[in-house]
Amino acid sequence: METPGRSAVVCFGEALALVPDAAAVDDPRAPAHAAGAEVNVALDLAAAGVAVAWVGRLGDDRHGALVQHTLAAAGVDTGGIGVDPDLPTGRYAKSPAPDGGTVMTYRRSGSAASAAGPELLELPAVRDRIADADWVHVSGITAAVSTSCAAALAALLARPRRYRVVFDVNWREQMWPDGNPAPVAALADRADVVLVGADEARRVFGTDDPARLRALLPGPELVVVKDGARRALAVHRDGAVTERAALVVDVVEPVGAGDAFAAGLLTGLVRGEDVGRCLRRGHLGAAAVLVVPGDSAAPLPEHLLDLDDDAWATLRVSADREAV
Ligand SMILES: Nc1ncnc2c1ncn2[C@@H]1O[C@H](COP(=O)(O)OP(=O)(O)OP(=O)(O)O)[C@@H](O)[C@H]1O
Ligand SMILES: O=C(O)C(=O)C[C@H](O)[C@H](O)CO
Repeated sequence: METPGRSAVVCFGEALALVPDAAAVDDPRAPAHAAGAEVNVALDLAAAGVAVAWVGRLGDDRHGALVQHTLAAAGVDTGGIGVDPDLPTGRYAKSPAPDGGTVMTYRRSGSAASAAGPELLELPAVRDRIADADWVHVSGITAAVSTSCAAALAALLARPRRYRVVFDVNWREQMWPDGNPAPVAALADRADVVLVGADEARRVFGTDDPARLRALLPGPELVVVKDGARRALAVHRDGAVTERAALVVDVVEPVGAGDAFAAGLLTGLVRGEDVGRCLRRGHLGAAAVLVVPGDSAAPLPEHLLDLDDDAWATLRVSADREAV
């Protein structure tokens, strides 16, 4: 039972304004949507009915106001947001890459979010929300945003702590000039639940083999490996593996699917569901985002979670959000 007025989950990270194209990243007045991995997770959690807060710093500008308004309109608790009078909100654009993937163009260096550090977590509005939460959601992106953000992330992961932490590895190659993933790997081991794509796992941990990953990550209670269109599996502390097939999806644009997966999984964890159902929630959330161009989307119908394995594995989610 969630207590009214408190957030079961607190998300911390950098909010970004998602602008229409790479040329617009230099335009502080460009039309935009709210984005940033942890903002996407907060929006997806709120859409699923989970009480959630997003905490962090925004610029005192059009894009900061847009992020704050979008979060509030979605029902996310925005009382732990600080506004920086001098520094801007970061921006990013996504464009199709020749290989069929997506290129991200960022303008986030020197952003309001990047100036935040461990002191943010001591502000009463932030500290009290975290003290009341069962879960904190963070990602490896924050370790690359700035030294002070990395310190805040480390502080959130320090033990002892009352809340549990979901850590989405979210390796962003272009944000790590030295290409060394060791800091992200070390932070991941301090979390309770780690989420990692199979490709990211090979890059950051040198393997996507469940048993080898477990040996490298002895700390978390669950290590969840997402293998794209194929499946996701959760490796438990004793080495047992829970696996669930992904859905068949007519992908429109992939960015944000990992965040929606995280939000789906967290929704199940908050509700105390078994890990298999949590993985299915992850896939269902991801499918909803994969069939829209934006970074977040309204959830698909919950009853789909109850399909038997055969019906689930052949369920097709198309670009009109039809699940057949
Ligand atoms: N082609 C696909 N078909 C069906 N489901 C998919 C496909 N690609 C991704 N998914 C779903 O999306 C989830 C997340 O995928 P992935 O790990 O590739 O995202 P990500 O790279 O972390 O995304 P993000 O840009 O949000 O960080 C998968 O676990 C799966 O549920
Ligand atoms: O890449 C980032 O740092 C972002 O936060 C932008 C996107 O919203 C994010 O990648 C989606 O997961």
